[in-house]
Amino acid sequence: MKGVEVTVERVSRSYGDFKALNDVSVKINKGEFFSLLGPSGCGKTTLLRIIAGFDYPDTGSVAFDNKDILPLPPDKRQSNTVFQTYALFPHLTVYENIAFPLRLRRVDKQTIEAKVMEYVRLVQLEDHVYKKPSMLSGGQKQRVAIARALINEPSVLLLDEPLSALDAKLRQNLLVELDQIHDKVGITFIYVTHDQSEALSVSDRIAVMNKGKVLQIGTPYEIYEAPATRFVAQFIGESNSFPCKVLSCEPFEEEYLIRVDVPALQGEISVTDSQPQEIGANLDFTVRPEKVRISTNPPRTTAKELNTFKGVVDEPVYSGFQSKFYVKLEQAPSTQVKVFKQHTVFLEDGPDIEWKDTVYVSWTAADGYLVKDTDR
Ligand SMILES: Nc1ncnc2c1ncn2[C@@H]1O[C@H](COP(=O)(O)OP(=O)(O)OP(=O)(O)O)[C@@H](O)[C@H]1O
Repeated sequence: MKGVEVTVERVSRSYGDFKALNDVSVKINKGEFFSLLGPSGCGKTTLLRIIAGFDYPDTGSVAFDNKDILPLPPDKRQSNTVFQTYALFPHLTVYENIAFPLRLRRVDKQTIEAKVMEYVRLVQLEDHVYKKPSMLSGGQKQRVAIARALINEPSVLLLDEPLSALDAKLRQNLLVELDQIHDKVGITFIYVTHDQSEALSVSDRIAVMNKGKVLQIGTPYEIYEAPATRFVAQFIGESNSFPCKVLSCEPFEEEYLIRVDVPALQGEISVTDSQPQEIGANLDFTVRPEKVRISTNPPRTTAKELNTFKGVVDEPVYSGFQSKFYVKLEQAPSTQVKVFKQHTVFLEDGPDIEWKDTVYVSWTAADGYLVKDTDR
């Protein structure tokens, strides 16, 4: 495996009284595609700049393969950065832009030519080699920047929101290409983004950040299916989240079946969890909208692992491949439960559900989860 292991330990960085990074620790594996994900201002770029050597932490350490890199200037760190704003030389061609780092190192002409063409092929710019940046699309410019950042064969590529200046469709295409480039070069990628769908689709692992802290590190599946805190549950994907209080907790099929009181639902529900929960604990209950079933007839089973609420469709929203329904509950009219229904499944399920229909929303105890409300 190429690349290096990047270890960030207990890093803090303040600007005046403001803590941009607060005791951040992250270990990024060799060759991993690792994303720093969080809302604007959470400290992602500050952390990337510290790894790159453009900024310095007040406390803490950063190591590549266990070697302290903080004393080293950016150009001695085996890392290279791709910025949001391509930062190309406008007067140079694609070829000359990509060749630039090699010319700085006085590499011989023949080697330069072979390497530039290798990287031109990697980013699929064969037809644009002699164009100037002003003749390229945004996506093509960013590919030049990626090739230029890779040509010196760094061990870590740092990407600071590289796709954010592009339109949605192009972003998606370039993201797939970036993933393929990562597979081919095999080095460590650290990717900063505020876009959760980007991070979920390409990362080996993700660190979710908020207010200068890392809240959770995990695979996309872990982050989505088992968010550690209320913030993570709400920031990644969409969710129905309500504060709740634990009423009982009993062993159930190698897990625990937990009854909780949910004031917003004016009722009690069941949740299964691999961890026991303390009676009386105040937690947050979350269920993803795609895990909630919606039907005009009551569900056939009344098992206590199934949570069912009667309500009225307050707002159906058609969005192409799926519909969203906001269901106002009969027993708690100020609460809406959000439901996503894919149309392929929906059509098999029977008649269309429309505005003002009386419906039943239900989910199993295994579909919901409890999180500690540590963000509030
Ligand atoms: N040089 C600086 N001086 C003062 N405050 C700064 C400086 N650099 C960053 N900050 C502040 O630190 C916080 C974190 O900034 P950072 O750029 O790391 O956030 P981010 O998560 O990358 O956000 P964005 O997605 O908007 O770039 C922000 O509130 C920002 O205003």
